[in-house]
Amino acid sequence: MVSREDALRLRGVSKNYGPVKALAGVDLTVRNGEFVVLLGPNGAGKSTLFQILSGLFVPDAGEVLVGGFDMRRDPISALKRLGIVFQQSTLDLELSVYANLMFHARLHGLPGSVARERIASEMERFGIAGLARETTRKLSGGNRRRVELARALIHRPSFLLMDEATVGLDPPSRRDLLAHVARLRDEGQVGLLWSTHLVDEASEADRVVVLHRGRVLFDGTPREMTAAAGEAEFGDAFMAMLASPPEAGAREPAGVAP
Ligand SMILES: Nc1ncnc2c1ncn2[C@@H]1O[C@H](COP(=O)(O)OP(=O)(O)OP(=O)(O)O)[C@@H](O)[C@H]1O
Repeated sequence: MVSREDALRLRGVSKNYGPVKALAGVDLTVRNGEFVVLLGPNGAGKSTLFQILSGLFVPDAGEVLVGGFDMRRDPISALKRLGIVFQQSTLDLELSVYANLMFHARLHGLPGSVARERIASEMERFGIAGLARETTRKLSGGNRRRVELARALIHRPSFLLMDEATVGLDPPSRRDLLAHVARLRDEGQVGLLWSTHLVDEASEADRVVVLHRGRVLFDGTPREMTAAAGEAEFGDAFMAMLASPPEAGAREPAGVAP
């Protein structure tokens, strides 16, 4: 049964580094079963946002709820509901695939029988069951990403954050990873936020959020974004939006309930 709870809800999130406004009142919602792509050029504030989402930074203002739990008031419950695939691989390359997954399951306090059952089902889901005993170093980049995705889901998060997860992958592996993520979305158990600067990766998304200089410039479907920018192609719409960003408040976020 799909929960009606938002997987992620940000309201008015701000963060300054001295005089630099890295995030200036960011509102963002990802619902269960929703695949949202976050697009932003360098310096947009994505790293700052992800450090806040992963509990490394506390925002100067605003509210962050993961699976309905407030990151400030109840960080343990919020972080339990968070899965992350980092831009840089964090697998232990000397361990087997199975040992990497079991380590994560143990960190989350899963009992052995539950851990074994979940590891088996996640490896099956991502087509890596035959690699369980393989040393992780021997895996291709695409298979390492599948292991990381499996690992991020073992503790059954309600929100999955994927930070530039296709960096370093060849085009077939990128497509494969995106297809897995689209299937996860279709299963409706988790809300996904996929950060990228590659506009073609937004085509499968339910919504696109454009972050620029710490502000959300656009929030809506890829089709709505193309139409709003008056362009024929999505990539051109993104470039046009960055070239002449709308004034704060001038553009109503589309496709999102207040
Ligand atoms: N520790 C810091 N001290 C001062 N300014 C910072 C610091 N970290 C980030 N900034 C500034 O805050 C803004 C947002 O940076 P952030 O790294 O979050 O953006 P980003 O979208 O992740 O960019 P990139 O893709 O280049 O990493 C930028 O103007 C950046 O220069």
